[in-house]
Amino acid sequence: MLVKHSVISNIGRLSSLSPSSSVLRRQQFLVRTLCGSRFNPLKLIRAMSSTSEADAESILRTITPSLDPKRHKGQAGKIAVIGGCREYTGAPYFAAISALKIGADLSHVFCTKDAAPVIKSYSPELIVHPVLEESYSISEFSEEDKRKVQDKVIGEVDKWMERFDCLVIGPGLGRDPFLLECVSKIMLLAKKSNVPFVVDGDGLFLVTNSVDLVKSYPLAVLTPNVNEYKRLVQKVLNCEVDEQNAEDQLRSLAKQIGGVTILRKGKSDLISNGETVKSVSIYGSPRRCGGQGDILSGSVAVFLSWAQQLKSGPESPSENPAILGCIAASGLLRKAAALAFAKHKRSTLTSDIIECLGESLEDISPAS
Ligand SMILES: NC(=O)C1=CN([C@@H]2O[C@H](COP(=O)(O)OP(=O)(O)OC[C@H]3O[C@@H](n4cnc5c(N)ncnc54)[C@H](OP(=O)(O)O)[C@@H]3O)[C@@H](O)[C@H]2O)[C@@H](O)CC1
Ligand SMILES: Nc1ncnc2c1ncn2[C@@H]1O[C@H](COP(=O)(O)OP(=O)(O)OP(=O)(O)O)[C@@H](O)[C@H]1O
Ligand SMILES: [Mg+2]
Repeated sequence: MLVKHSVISNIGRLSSLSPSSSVLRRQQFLVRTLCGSRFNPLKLIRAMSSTSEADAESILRTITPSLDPKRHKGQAGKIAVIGGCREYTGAPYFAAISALKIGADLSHVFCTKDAAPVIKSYSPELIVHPVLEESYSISEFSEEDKRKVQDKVIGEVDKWMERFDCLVIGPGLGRDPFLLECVSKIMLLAKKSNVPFVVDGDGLFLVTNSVDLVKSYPLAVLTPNVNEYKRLVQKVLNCEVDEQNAEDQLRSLAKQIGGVTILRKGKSDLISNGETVKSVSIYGSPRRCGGQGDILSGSVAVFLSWAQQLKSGPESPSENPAILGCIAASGLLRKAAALAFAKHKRSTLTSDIIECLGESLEDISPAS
């Protein structure tokens, strides 16, 4: 019994190492020798590594601020989404409205001129800035005039930048080269002002092709889906996604990008900043309708801001605010998705999940 306990505790330590290491092979040999051939050390290692499952509900309770009458508008969060173009108007709306539904005070959207009236028509709650430009609208311009347009776009965002607690860059942004060049300048501005940002959707397309834009910025969070993650791994680690060593690979990827936080979306959401790896596997919904990732990116922005506020107070949590924000957002989205699915089954849509965000958070952290 004692021997088995010591073997298990060694495997616990080993589960944070690369399973291909010679130390691990030696340890597997030891386990087989001590515990018999039917004992499967790899199964045990997997079970041990599941201890990285985060307690999302308790984190949600810790970082959600109380509704204090002494607080004024803006103190619960001012979020801005950079996204929305001719093709995609739903994604920036989902991200921005989710931020409000969770409890942020103000939610802005910076999108192209075509997308703005559409997004405004979805909701009067959002503050929509029609400032981004795509190549087609300036195709006749000289290089100098194009530069002027770019300066104007950057100026429009810059005058707001310091007021934001967090940006969400990418939902429904599209892949127009002129627009993406402007957005890369917006990222530089955010870094200069120390404003955290969540990069999602087409923002990840941009970042994958220019990793330096986020490298070593500790306030950057990347939220890749399956395709976006594959592209990041190929570009940064120069290899394919390895499902057998998912946690180690995610840790390496985050480390290689200088300690940014990555939330890898999937059956379980995996979160790492190159040091720790946490998972959130609360049962969500079997519906995979588009837009759920947009809810997540808007939610990460709010929870990250709240965790950041807590960090400057007396009850500062030891864990990094970006990691806490990702865990909280993932846990809440999954709970809301489960609730929406219970009500709507096969016809569950992203807007149904958004309607369940408030009830799900209330269940975990009641307003009064
Ligand atoms: N209601 C809405 O408004 C919603 C809008 N959404 C918004 O949609 C955008 C794309 O996000 P997504 O999640 O569809 O991207 P993803 O899974 O990587 O790609 C799937 C496949 O499509 C392809 N592909 C994509 N874009 C392409 C392009 N411009 N041109 C050519 N190919 C392109 C891609 O090909 P690949 O990149 O692998 O070459 C892959 O095969 C993003 O802005 C998101 O926020 C969503 O949030 C959902 C709700
Ligand atoms: N197979 C799955 N089982 C359960 N939940 C999942 C699964 N895949 C994704 N999710 C959940 O759905 C959320 C959105 O992830 P998804 O991979 O759909 O993002 P996305 O493709 O970026 O979405 P979007 O359509 O908004 O762009 C994640 O937080 C995750 O919790
Ligand atoms: Mg997405």
